[in-house]
Amino acid sequence: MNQPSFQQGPGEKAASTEQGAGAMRCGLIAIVGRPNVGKSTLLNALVGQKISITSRKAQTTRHRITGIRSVGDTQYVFVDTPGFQTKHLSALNKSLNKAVVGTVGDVDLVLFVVEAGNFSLKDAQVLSLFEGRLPTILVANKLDVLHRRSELAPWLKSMQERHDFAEFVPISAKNPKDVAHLLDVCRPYLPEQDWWYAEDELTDKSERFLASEIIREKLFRLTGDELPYTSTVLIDTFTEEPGKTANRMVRIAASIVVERDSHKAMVIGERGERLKRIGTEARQELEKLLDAKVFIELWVKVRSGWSDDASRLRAYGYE
Ligand SMILES: Nc1nc2c(ncn2[C@@H]2O[C@H](COP(=O)(O)OP(=O)(O)OP(=O)(O)O)[C@@H](O)[C@H]2O)c(=O)[nH]1
Repeated sequence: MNQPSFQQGPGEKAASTEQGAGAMRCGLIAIVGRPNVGKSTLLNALVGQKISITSRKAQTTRHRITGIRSVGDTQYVFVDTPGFQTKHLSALNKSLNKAVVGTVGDVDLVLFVVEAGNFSLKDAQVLSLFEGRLPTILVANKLDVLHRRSELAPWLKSMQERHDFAEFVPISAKNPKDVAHLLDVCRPYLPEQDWWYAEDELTDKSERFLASEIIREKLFRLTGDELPYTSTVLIDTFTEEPGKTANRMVRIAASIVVERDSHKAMVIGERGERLKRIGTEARQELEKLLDAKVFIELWVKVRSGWSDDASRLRAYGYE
């Protein structure tokens, strides 16, 4: 195994055996890691800001957001996974874990994201899911908040001993140069083949799904760590109405499903302030994303114990 470096392995090989100039590359990349290491931030940065959803293909697997980035001759198709859950093993968590394994199984490359200088038991648990099966790049994120830079090299070395990583890429997902570098490092791992998507496509998720993910993201961000991960968002109706002007108009009714009355109160907040903010922030983001005027109606429902009930899970769209 080589010394940890920013560029090694297939990166070098591809440079020296470069034939077939002009060949297109396209492949699937899974972004994997324990909660809060920066996977979503990284995905957004990798995919870039230009949002245009041109495909309305329905997707059945709830946990596969694919962001697409096309640069030069290469199309990177990213698969995000839900935060890998290790706290409780309820039926829901088992199903989520299965989704992680399912996602990782059919990709060309895994980006295993950790916090630079940090490797906990939870990171190890995630890593053990795809041990040795696929080329895996260690993305040591949040480099900007690493206090002692001198400890990075010994830490990378210890990571190298832990797993046969294909590359080691210390980055800050918030630094565009680092993100561009990571794309370059990923490129040689993607097979030479035609692109699957049009150049301007960023995601093949249905808009309905995106709406639920965005509301969910606001829900968890605005409730902090207080709200259990078992809470979910269901889109009750998603209707497009003919607008009076040329603009699209989308009306969304969604239910936030929580397990307890106390969680419901937490989501609603004092005088409904928090729920209002979740709705407002989700609406603003969706208006940009869908290029439409958006109306959102949010309800909070209590479904006690739903995350442990396998048949209910199926009804909610989990496997
Ligand atoms: N300083 C710094 N903060 C970062 C960086 N990347 C992500 N963060 C922050 O880390 C927090 C978690 O980031 P997320 O992208 O939500 O993490 P995640 O891995 O998707 O989390 P889950 O959805 O819980 O699995 C957020 O507050 C981000 O702003 C980074 O490079 N530097």
